[in-house]
Amino acid sequence: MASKGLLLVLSGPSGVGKGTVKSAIVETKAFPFEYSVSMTTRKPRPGEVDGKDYYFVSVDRFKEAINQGELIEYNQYVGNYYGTPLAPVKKMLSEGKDVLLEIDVNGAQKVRQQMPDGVFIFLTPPDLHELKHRLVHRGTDSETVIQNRMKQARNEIMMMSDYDYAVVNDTVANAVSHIKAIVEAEHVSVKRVIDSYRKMVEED
Ligand SMILES: Nc1ncnc2c1ncn2[C@@H]1O[C@H](COP(=O)(O)OP(=O)(O)OP(=O)(O)O)[C@@H](O)[C@H]1O
Ligand SMILES: Nc1nc2c(ncn2[C@@H]2O[C@H](COP(=O)(O)O)[C@@H](O)[C@H]2O)c(=O)[nH]1
Repeated sequence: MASKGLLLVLSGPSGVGKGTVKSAIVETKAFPFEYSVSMTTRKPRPGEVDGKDYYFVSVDRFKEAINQGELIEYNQYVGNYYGTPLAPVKKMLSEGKDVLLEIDVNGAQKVRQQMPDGVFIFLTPPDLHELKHRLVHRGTDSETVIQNRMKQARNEIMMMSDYDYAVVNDTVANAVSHIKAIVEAEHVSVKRVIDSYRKMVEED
């Protein structure tokens, strides 16, 4: 029975390990999903690839995307724009593929308003000290940017209450295994399965 894919929204403070956990899901083949590549005006970090990690664009191009209604949501975060292109997400879901969005909490709130059937997962650090350690250890941001990201993190953690699930990223393996369990359970949730049966009964 063909049904729409699941929209999986993974968010949490910068540096908690969203990207690391996403890569581990791919490497361990924990479950299949398509990744929604965001658009950003941030400059690429060493090793980041345009079209794979992000679509790296100018501020003018980003504003054009906003005006043309190309984005499900967008947000300004620590001086740069970030947004989720709508068309690829809609296409992949209609093809029955699960789609993963890795976005900040403000973006997740906006997606929730438009796509309430999504599965919203908040990835949380064991504690704030460890979060700062991860941001510093990653070595990609200046001291000022790290301070701004930590300031944002305190507000973001309080927004966990808007999510369906909270997963502690203590070890990457634990986080992957919890997210896998959530996705498997969501696939057989009555809320989701009943839609397919409704269609079947209507067409009978
Ligand atoms: N469970 C973990 N234990 C220890 N270190 C971790 C863990 N998960 C991720 N890290 C490390 O924390 C740092 C931040 O991880 P990552 O870049 O994946 O975070 P992020 O949430 O995607 O950040 P951003 O939102 O800024 O893109 C990296 O150096 C990564 O190796
Ligand atoms: N609202 C959105 N937030 C996004 C999107 N893509 C990424 N992000 C989040 O931005 C911060 C910073 O990311 P970084 O790559 O510069 O470290 C982080 O929390 C991301 O999850 C998006 O499309 N919309």
